[in-house]
Parts: sequence; structure tokens; C-alpha cells
Amino acid sequence: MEETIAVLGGGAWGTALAVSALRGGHRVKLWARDRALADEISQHRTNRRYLGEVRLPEGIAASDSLAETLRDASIVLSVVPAQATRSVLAEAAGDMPDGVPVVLCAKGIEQKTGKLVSQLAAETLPDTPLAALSGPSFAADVARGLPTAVTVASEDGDLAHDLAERLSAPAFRCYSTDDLIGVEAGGALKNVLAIAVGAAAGAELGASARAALVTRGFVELRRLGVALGGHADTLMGLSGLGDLILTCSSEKSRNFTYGATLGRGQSPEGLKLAEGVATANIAAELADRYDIDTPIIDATVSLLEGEHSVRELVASLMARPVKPEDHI
Ligand SMILES: NC(=O)C1=CN([C@@H]2O[C@H](COP(=O)(O)OP(=O)(O)OC[C@H]3O[C@@H](n4cnc5c(N)ncnc54)[C@H](O)[C@@H]3O)[C@@H](O)[C@H]2O)C=CC1
Ligand SMILES: O=C(CO)COP(=O)(O)O
Repeated sequence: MEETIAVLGGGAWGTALAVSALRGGHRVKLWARDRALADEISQHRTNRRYLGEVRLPEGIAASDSLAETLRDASIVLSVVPAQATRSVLAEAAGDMPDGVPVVLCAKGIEQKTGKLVSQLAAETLPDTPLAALSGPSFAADVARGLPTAVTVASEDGDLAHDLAERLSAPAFRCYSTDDLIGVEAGGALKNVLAIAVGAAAGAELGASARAALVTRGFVELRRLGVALGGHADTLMGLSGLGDLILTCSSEKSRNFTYGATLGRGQSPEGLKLAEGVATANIAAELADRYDIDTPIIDATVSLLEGEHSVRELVASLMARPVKPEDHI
């Protein structure tokens, strides 16, 4: 059934999801706060700043007006960075159509509050049905029509299933779950670990170190994800293991690239958005609060704060007391 999907955010992921929705047979409106960007997307069918040379299909109605974008929408996708989501949803609240679900697509934890994106959205939009979409999906791949699979989560499992059907497209397969927290935790924490793994790659520590870091990092992701209220099984899925594999294995990941830049001893100034930078510190604080052991996340914070080099941090990880291999 054709419906109107409103996308809030004109960056790489917002534009790619708009393209996917269009391919799924829907009308698509997109809000970008920058009018020049909205015009470029609507009229020139490119988004050079965020998506490079990808040519967009015809039909994305982009605007810098939230009211215009949200009018007649039957699904709203929120695709601004995690740290900006609260303010954008607050600005949009007055124009949000009644009862229409908002699908949260950012991957992060709010620095100031330690809240997952759905938790901060519930404060801003208390009467709105909420869901999250997460999984292994580089914007450039999705915009080009390369296939992938993601998970749509809502505490209301029927809503999650319904949204997964409505958001699926020929090259975009959506699964569903009622484990909203698990899906959000997986998406947020893999970004922090991708910085760590990127740093090891940048410092040329070898493929064995990379595999060991991904595996032990995944244990930390599951420990903390479960402490936050997610299910361990969910974190074995697309938004957890799946996204961790993707982002820890490719320079196409901005988080991996951020870490690799630090690992090479270079300045990360001018790099694209890396959500893990904003999430690392609060993730480590949450781990402390729940008394969870997260040495790789802690080392990532130390690296980001410039306290130690990659080699020093790896040496201290290697010097930890020998213990049985726990899996969560
Ligand atoms: N790029 C990707 O491959 C994927 C990204 N994501 C997630 O989607 C979220 C957005 O990422 P991208 O679109 O890739 O980032 P981006 O950096 O390409 O674009 C971010 C967009 O948000 C806008 N923005 C930033 N602050 C804003 C504010 N305060 N108010 C209004 N607009 C604001 C920017 O102007 C830009 O249009 C992130 O949480 C990211 O982790 C999820 C899956 C894939
Ligand atoms: O979340 C992503 C892929 O699933 C995108 O990863 P980066 O934000 O590291 O580019």
C-alpha cells in the first residue's frame, strides 16, 4: 500500500532511507534544516556533502519545513544524530500527526542523560508510538540499492512487525522484534567498539588483534546491553553482532575510520560524524553504574581523551590478570 513516509534528517542515512522507501513504493518527504541541501536533494537529485556521487531517484520531496514534511505522514523516520534527536523531536512535536509511529534510526546514547534514543523520545513525544531501526547498513550501499537486512523494534511487537512490512523494500529486508532496548543498545555500542578496532588497524597491530578485539568487544556489548535491559539473544542478531561485523571490517565505517586515524597518530579533525565518539564516555559511565567490566570500552575512552596511545592501551589490556573465558 502506498503511504507517505516523512524522513527527518538530510544526512547520509536519512537520504538513503528516503531512497529505500521510494523503492518500496511510497511517497517520500524529507526534512533538512538547511534549505540549500533540501533544494539540492529535490531538484538536483544529489546529496554531495553526505552521500558523494550517488544519484538519487526522482520523487523525494525535500523541504526545510517540518510542518510541510510531517503533513499527511503515516510513518516518521527520525534520522538526525543521537545527540540532536531530543531537540529535533521537540521542534517537530507540534506538527507530529496524531498516533503516527516514529521510527528512531540514530545509533547512540544521549551524553547528558545516559538515555537510549527511544527513552529520550518517550519524554519528548509521550503519546507517540515509538520504534527503532538498526542493523548492518552503510548509507551508500542502501542508497545504491545493494541488499541488506535490518531489525525494526518496538515494545509493541505487532507494531514492530507491521512497520517491518511497511519499511521493507526490494533490497531492504526488515525483521522485527519487541526488544527495543536490545536493538538500540546493539546499534549504539558497536560504534564505540568500531573505534577501538579501527585504532588497532590504524596502529597496524594485525588481523589477529582485530579478531580478538571484535570478539572480546562483543562480550562487553552483550554485558552492557543486557544490563541496560536488552536480551542477550537480540544482541546476537543484526543490530549487535551483524552491525559489529560490518563496522569493524570496513574503512567505509566512519567510526572505524575515526579510530584508524587516531591509531595512525593523526588528527581526526574534519572527519565525518562518528557517533561512537559521543557515546563512548557515557557507555563507560553506565558500565560503572551497573558494575560491568568493559576494559575495551574504557580503553576507547582513554584513547579518545588522548590519555594514552593505542600501543599503551593494548599493552595494559594484555597485562590484565589471566581468567576463564567468559562469554557474557
Ligand atoms: N550513515 C550510515 O551509514 C548510517 C547511519 N546511521 C545513524 O544515523 C544517524 C544519522 O547519521 P547520518 O545521516 O549518517 O549522519 P550525517 O552526518 O550524514 O548527517 C546528519 C544530518 O543531521 C543533520 N543534523 C545534525 N545536527 C542537527 C540538528 N541539531 N538539527 C537538525 N539536523 C541536524 C545534519 O545537518 C545532517 O543533515 C546516526 O546516529 C548514525 O549512527 C545508521 C545506519 C547507517
Ligand atoms: O551504522 C552504520 C552501518 O550499519 C554506519 O556506520 P558508521 O556510522 O561507522 O559509518
